[in-house]
Amino acid sequence: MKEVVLITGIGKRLGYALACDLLNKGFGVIGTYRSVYPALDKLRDRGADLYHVDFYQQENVNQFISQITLAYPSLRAIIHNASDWLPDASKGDNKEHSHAEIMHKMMNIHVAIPYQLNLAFQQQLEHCEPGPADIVHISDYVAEKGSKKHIAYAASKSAMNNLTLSFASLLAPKVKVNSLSPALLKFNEWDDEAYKKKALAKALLPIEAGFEEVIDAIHLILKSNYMTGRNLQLDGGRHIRS
Ligand SMILES: NC(=O)C1=CN([C@@H]2O[C@H](COP(=O)(O)OP(=O)(O)OC[C@H]3O[C@@H](n4cnc5c(N)ncnc54)[C@H](OP(=O)(O)O)[C@@H]3O)[C@@H](O)[C@H]2O)C=CC1
Ligand SMILES: Nc1nc2c(c(=O)[nH]1)N=C([C@H](O)[C@@H](O)CO)CN2
Repeated sequence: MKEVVLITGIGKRLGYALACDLLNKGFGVIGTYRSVYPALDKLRDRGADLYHVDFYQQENVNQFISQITLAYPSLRAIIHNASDWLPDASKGDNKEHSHAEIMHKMMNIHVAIPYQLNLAFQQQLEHCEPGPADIVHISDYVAEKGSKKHIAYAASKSAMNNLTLSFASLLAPKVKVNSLSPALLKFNEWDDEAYKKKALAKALLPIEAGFEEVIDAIHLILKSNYMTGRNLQLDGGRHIRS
């Protein structure tokens, strides 16, 4: 019987890379996606079970919970990867979202969704044999430092790290719960050279870590039988540098 891992936000970048890695290593993969990407068909062809879920639509979330509850009696792990990285619209800017909307979205995707899925799938995680199962919250270095340009995002990632403490206590010993807090993994295609230079200079190790850094850390957590309630900071020494 394959060990099944649920990954949120599987359509691109880290979520997609992690899904490919776990499939390569013989895991079963359940994934949620919001936007449709051609790469999703590659995951389906390899047996991934994909669900179209916009976590900002509660009815989507409720339906997803019902579907997984019916289809999966046990889960090896849940990886909370889905994330929106919205800047705080400053005064006068052409605001796509109000400040209230930005904070609501950030708290929704990084806190309310992991909270709901962890409680909804608690039994499936506890039924994992031989156990223990895992929950991994993918957070961010700025959760401990703050961010003047992503205030709501950083606050929500800090709250996500608090979920790790509460769920580690609630679910032990059948389920381990940990956070991963990367700093710079991968730029986006819209990042210009000036931004990249400034971002790289913030860490003692001035590199894009790459998604493998997180994937390797997830396997370390899955293999551990003694780490729970902790936050692995994958930040290139940024906590010293800046
Ligand atoms: N990249 C980096 O350098 C760093 C990343 N991190 C964290 O690592 C994780 C992965 O990062 P990365 O791959 O760059 O993230 P991306 O922003 O590139 O991808 C996030 C994924 O989450 C999905 N998502 C966002 N909002 C929703 C929603 N409302 N409903 C459903 N799905 C949603 C996106 O879907 P869609 O494609 O539709 O937008 C996308 O697939 C994130 O948690 C991020 O905060 C932390 C530090 C650095
Ligand atoms: N959901 C996301 N969160 C974050 C991203 C991202 O692309 N999506 N990127 C970062 C990096 O620190 C950024 O500087 C590199 O573009 C942080 N969080």
